[in-house]
Amino acid sequence: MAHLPLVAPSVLSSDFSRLGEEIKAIDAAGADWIHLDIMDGHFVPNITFGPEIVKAVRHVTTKIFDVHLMIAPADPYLEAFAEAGADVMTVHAEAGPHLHRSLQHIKKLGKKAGVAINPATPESAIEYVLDLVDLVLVMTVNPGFGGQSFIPASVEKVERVRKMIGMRPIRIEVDGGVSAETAPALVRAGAEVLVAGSAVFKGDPAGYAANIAAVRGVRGSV
Ligand SMILES: O=C(CO)[C@H](O)[C@H](O)COP(=O)(O)O
Ligand SMILES: [Fe+2]
Repeated sequence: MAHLPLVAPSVLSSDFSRLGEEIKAIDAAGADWIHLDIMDGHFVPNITFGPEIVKAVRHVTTKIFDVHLMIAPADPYLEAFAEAGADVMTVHAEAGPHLHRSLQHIKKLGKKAGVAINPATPESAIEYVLDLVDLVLVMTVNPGFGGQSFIPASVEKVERVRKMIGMRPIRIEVDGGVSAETAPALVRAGAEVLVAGSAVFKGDPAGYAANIAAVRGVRGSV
Protein backbone atom coordinates (compact mmCIF):
# COMPACT_ATOMS: atom_id res chain seq x y z
CA MET A 1 0.00 0.00 0.00
CA ALA A 2 1.40 3.36 -1.04
CA HIS A 3 1.70 6.12 1.53
CA LEU A 4 -1.07 8.72 1.70
CA PRO A 5 -1.89 11.12 0.27
CA LEU A 6 -1.47 9.79 -3.24
CA VAL A 7 -0.59 12.32 -5.94
CA ALA A 8 -2.18 11.94 -9.38
CA PRO A 9 -0.71 14.48 -11.83
CA SER A 10 -3.25 15.59 -14.44
CA VAL A 11 -1.68 15.42 -17.89
CA LEU A 12 -4.07 18.16 -19.01
CA SER A 13 -1.27 20.60 -18.13
CA SER A 14 1.47 18.58 -19.83
CA ASP A 15 3.00 19.19 -23.27
CA PHE A 16 0.62 17.13 -25.44
CA SER A 17 3.15 17.02 -28.29
CA ARG A 18 5.32 14.89 -25.95
CA LEU A 19 2.57 13.13 -24.00
CA GLY A 20 4.36 9.78 -23.68
CA GLU A 21 7.58 11.42 -22.46
CA GLU A 22 5.66 13.61 -20.02
CA ILE A 23 3.94 10.55 -18.52
CA LYS A 24 7.31 8.77 -18.22
CA ALA A 25 8.71 11.86 -16.51
CA ILE A 26 5.97 12.04 -13.85
CA ASP A 27 6.19 8.28 -13.34
CA ALA A 28 9.93 8.63 -12.60
CA ALA A 29 9.22 11.72 -10.48
CA GLY A 30 7.05 9.77 -8.04
CA ALA A 31 3.49 10.11 -9.35
CA ASP A 32 1.23 7.51 -7.75
CA TRP A 33 -1.54 7.58 -10.36
CA ILE A 34 -1.73 9.16 -13.83
CA HIS A 35 -4.87 11.34 -14.14
CA LEU A 36 -6.32 11.53 -17.67
CA ASP A 37 -9.01 14.15 -18.32
CA ILE A 38 -11.52 13.24 -21.00
CA MET A 39 -13.59 16.23 -22.17
CA ASP A 40 -16.26 16.25 -24.86
CA GLY A 41 -17.04 19.93 -25.59
CA HIS A 42 -20.61 19.24 -24.44
CA PHE A 43 -20.63 18.27 -20.76
CA VAL A 44 -17.71 20.68 -20.34
CA PRO A 45 -16.67 23.57 -22.62
CA ASN A 46 -13.41 21.96 -23.76
CA ILE A 47 -12.29 18.93 -25.78
CA THR A 48 -9.27 16.79 -24.99
CA PHE A 49 -8.83 13.23 -26.26
CA GLY A 50 -10.46 9.83 -26.40
CA PRO A 51 -9.68 6.14 -25.86
CA GLU A 52 -7.21 5.89 -28.76
CA ILE A 53 -4.82 8.30 -27.05
CA VAL A 54 -5.24 6.51 -23.71
CA LYS A 55 -4.38 3.24 -25.48
CA ALA A 56 -1.38 4.82 -27.23
CA VAL A 57 0.26 5.85 -23.96
CA ARG A 58 -0.76 2.84 -21.87
CA HIS A 59 2.55 1.07 -22.50
CA VAL A 60 4.76 3.87 -21.17
CA THR A 61 3.98 3.21 -17.48
CA THR A 62 2.57 0.55 -15.20
CA LYS A 63 1.05 3.19 -12.88
CA ILE A 64 -2.70 3.36 -12.36
CA PHE A 65 -4.57 5.15 -15.14
CA ASP A 66 -7.17 7.31 -13.41
CA VAL A 67 -9.62 8.28 -16.15
CA HIS A 68 -11.84 11.28 -15.37
CA LEU A 69 -14.76 11.19 -17.79
CA MET A 70 -16.22 14.66 -18.32
CA ILE A 71 -18.50 13.40 -21.05
CA ALA A 72 -22.26 12.99 -21.42
CA PRO A 73 -23.50 10.44 -22.06
CA ALA A 74 -20.64 8.37 -20.66
CA ASP A 75 -22.17 4.90 -21.05
CA PRO A 76 -21.50 4.37 -24.79
CA TYR A 77 -17.75 4.91 -24.20
CA LEU A 78 -17.12 2.94 -21.01
CA GLU A 79 -16.09 -0.24 -22.78
CA ALA A 80 -13.66 1.59 -25.08
CA PHE A 81 -11.90 3.29 -22.15
CA ALA A 82 -11.76 0.00 -20.24
CA GLU A 83 -10.17 -1.71 -23.25
CA ALA A 84 -7.77 1.20 -23.70
CA GLY A 85 -6.29 0.48 -20.28
CA ALA A 86 -8.16 2.57 -17.71
CA ASP A 87 -7.85 1.25 -14.15
CA VAL A 88 -10.14 3.73 -12.39
CA MET A 89 -13.06 5.15 -14.37
CA THR A 90 -14.91 8.13 -12.91
CA VAL A 91 -18.24 9.37 -14.21
CA HIS A 92 -19.97 12.60 -13.17
CA ALA A 93 -23.16 12.46 -11.12
CA GLU A 94 -24.44 15.29 -13.34
CA ALA A 95 -23.74 13.49 -16.63
CA GLY A 96 -26.97 11.56 -16.93
CA PRO A 97 -30.09 10.24 -15.24
CA HIS A 98 -28.80 6.68 -14.80
CA LEU A 99 -25.73 7.08 -12.60
CA HIS A 100 -26.38 3.79 -10.82
CA ARG A 101 -26.43 1.96 -14.16
CA SER A 102 -23.18 3.62 -15.31
CA LEU A 103 -21.41 2.55 -12.11
CA GLN A 104 -22.76 -1.00 -12.42
CA HIS A 105 -21.39 -1.04 -15.97
CA ILE A 106 -17.90 0.05 -14.84
CA LYS A 107 -17.85 -2.67 -12.14
CA LYS A 108 -18.99 -5.24 -14.69
CA LEU A 109 -16.03 -4.25 -16.88
CA GLY A 110 -13.78 -5.17 -13.94
CA LYS A 111 -12.60 -1.62 -13.25
CA LYS A 112 -12.58 0.55 -10.14
CA ALA A 113 -15.59 2.86 -10.24
CA GLY A 114 -15.50 6.53 -9.32
CA VAL A 115 -18.23 9.14 -9.07
CA ALA A 116 -17.48 12.85 -9.41
CA ILE A 117 -19.48 15.82 -8.12
CA ASN A 118 -19.21 19.38 -9.41
CA PRO A 119 -18.85 22.33 -7.02
CA ALA A 120 -22.61 23.11 -7.21
CA THR A 121 -23.70 19.51 -6.59
CA PRO A 122 -24.51 18.52 -3.00
CA GLU A 123 -22.96 15.34 -1.64
CA SER A 124 -26.48 13.92 -1.15
CA ALA A 125 -26.55 13.34 -4.94
CA ILE A 126 -24.31 10.30 -4.48
CA GLU A 127 -25.73 8.90 -1.23
CA TYR A 128 -27.52 6.00 -2.88
CA VAL A 129 -24.62 4.85 -5.08
CA LEU A 130 -21.94 4.67 -2.39
CA ASP A 131 -22.11 0.88 -2.22
CA LEU A 132 -21.07 0.77 -5.89
CA VAL A 133 -18.05 3.06 -5.80
CA ASP A 134 -14.37 2.80 -4.97
CA LEU A 135 -13.72 6.52 -5.28
CA VAL A 136 -15.55 9.83 -4.79
CA LEU A 137 -14.07 12.72 -6.76
CA VAL A 138 -14.90 16.09 -5.24
CA MET A 139 -14.31 18.75 -7.92
CA THR A 140 -12.60 21.75 -6.36
CA VAL A 141 -13.03 23.89 -9.50
CA ASN A 142 -15.68 23.81 -12.22
CA PRO A 143 -14.55 21.11 -14.64
CA GLY A 144 -13.21 21.95 -18.08
CA PHE A 145 -9.85 23.64 -17.71
CA GLY A 146 -6.57 23.38 -15.86
CA GLY A 147 -5.03 26.26 -13.95
CA GLN A 148 -8.22 27.58 -12.29
CA SER A 149 -8.49 28.94 -8.75
CA PHE A 150 -9.38 26.52 -5.97
CA ILE A 151 -12.91 26.92 -4.50
CA PRO A 152 -12.45 27.15 -0.68
CA ALA A 153 -15.94 25.77 0.19
CA SER A 154 -14.68 22.44 -1.18
CA VAL A 155 -12.87 21.72 2.10
CA GLU A 156 -16.13 21.52 4.02
CA LYS A 157 -17.63 19.36 1.28
CA VAL A 158 -14.76 16.89 1.59
CA GLU A 159 -15.44 16.69 5.35
CA ARG A 160 -19.13 15.98 4.70
CA VAL A 161 -18.31 13.31 2.11
CA ARG A 162 -15.87 11.72 4.56
CA LYS A 163 -18.63 11.47 7.19
CA MET A 164 -21.13 10.13 4.67
CA ILE A 165 -18.73 7.39 3.51
CA GLY A 166 -18.30 6.13 7.08
CA MET A 167 -16.41 2.83 7.19
CA ARG A 168 -16.82 2.01 3.49
CA PRO A 169 -13.50 1.38 1.68
CA ILE A 170 -13.87 4.42 -0.58
CA ARG A 171 -11.11 6.91 -1.38
CA ILE A 172 -11.82 10.64 -1.68
CA GLU A 173 -10.07 12.38 -4.55
CA VAL A 174 -9.90 16.13 -5.09
CA ASP A 175 -9.29 17.83 -8.43
CA GLY A 176 -8.78 21.44 -9.42
CA GLY A 177 -6.47 24.12 -8.06
CA VAL A 178 -4.73 21.59 -5.83
CA SER A 179 -1.26 22.81 -4.85
CA ALA A 180 1.21 22.81 -1.96
CA GLU A 181 -0.87 25.67 -0.50
CA THR A 182 -4.37 24.17 -0.86
CA ALA A 183 -3.58 20.46 -0.33
CA PRO A 184 -2.98 20.42 3.47
CA ALA A 185 -6.55 21.52 4.38
CA LEU A 186 -7.98 19.00 1.91
CA VAL A 187 -5.91 16.19 3.41
CA ARG A 188 -6.98 17.18 6.94
CA ALA A 189 -10.60 17.07 5.72
CA GLY A 190 -10.15 13.52 4.44
CA ALA A 191 -8.85 13.69 0.86
CA GLU A 192 -6.53 10.80 0.00
CA VAL A 193 -5.87 11.30 -3.72
CA LEU A 194 -4.66 14.72 -4.85
CA VAL A 195 -5.00 15.50 -8.56
CA ALA A 196 -2.70 18.31 -9.61
CA GLY A 197 -2.04 19.58 -13.12
CA SER A 198 -0.53 23.05 -13.21
CA ALA A 199 1.19 22.58 -9.83
CA VAL A 200 3.12 19.58 -11.22
CA PHE A 201 3.71 20.48 -14.89
CA LYS A 202 5.44 23.78 -14.27
CA GLY A 203 9.01 24.56 -15.14
CA ASP A 204 11.47 22.01 -16.36
CA PRO A 205 10.75 18.24 -16.12
CA ALA A 206 13.78 18.09 -13.79
CA GLY A 207 11.58 19.87 -11.23
CA TYR A 208 8.58 17.50 -11.44
CA ALA A 209 9.75 15.38 -8.48
CA ALA A 210 9.99 18.46 -6.24
CA ASN A 211 6.60 19.68 -7.51
CA ILE A 212 4.95 16.32 -6.71
CA ALA A 213 6.61 16.18 -3.30
CA ALA A 214 5.42 19.70 -2.51
CA VAL A 215 1.79 18.82 -3.38
CA ARG A 216 2.09 15.68 -1.24
CA GLY A 217 3.19 17.85 1.65
CA VAL A 218 6.84 16.91 1.71
CA ARG A 219 8.95 20.04 2.03
CA GLY A 220 12.63 20.46 1.26
CA SER A 221 14.80 18.23 -0.91
CA VAL A 222 13.47 15.05 -2.53
O1 LIG B 1 -10.42 17.74 -14.25
C1 LIG B 1 -9.72 18.71 -14.45
C2 LIG B 1 -10.31 19.96 -15.03
O2 LIG B 1 -11.66 19.78 -15.27
C3 LIG B 1 -8.23 18.65 -14.20
O3 LIG B 1 -7.90 17.38 -13.68
C4 LIG B 1 -7.78 19.77 -13.27
O4 LIG B 1 -8.17 21.01 -13.73
C5 LIG B 1 -6.30 19.76 -13.02
O5 LIG B 1 -5.71 20.98 -13.30
P1 LIG B 1 -5.18 22.02 -12.18
O6 LIG B 1 -4.49 21.22 -11.11
O7 LIG B 1 -4.26 22.92 -12.95
O8 LIG B 1 -6.39 22.75 -11.64
FE1 LIG C 1 -9.63 15.80 -13.72
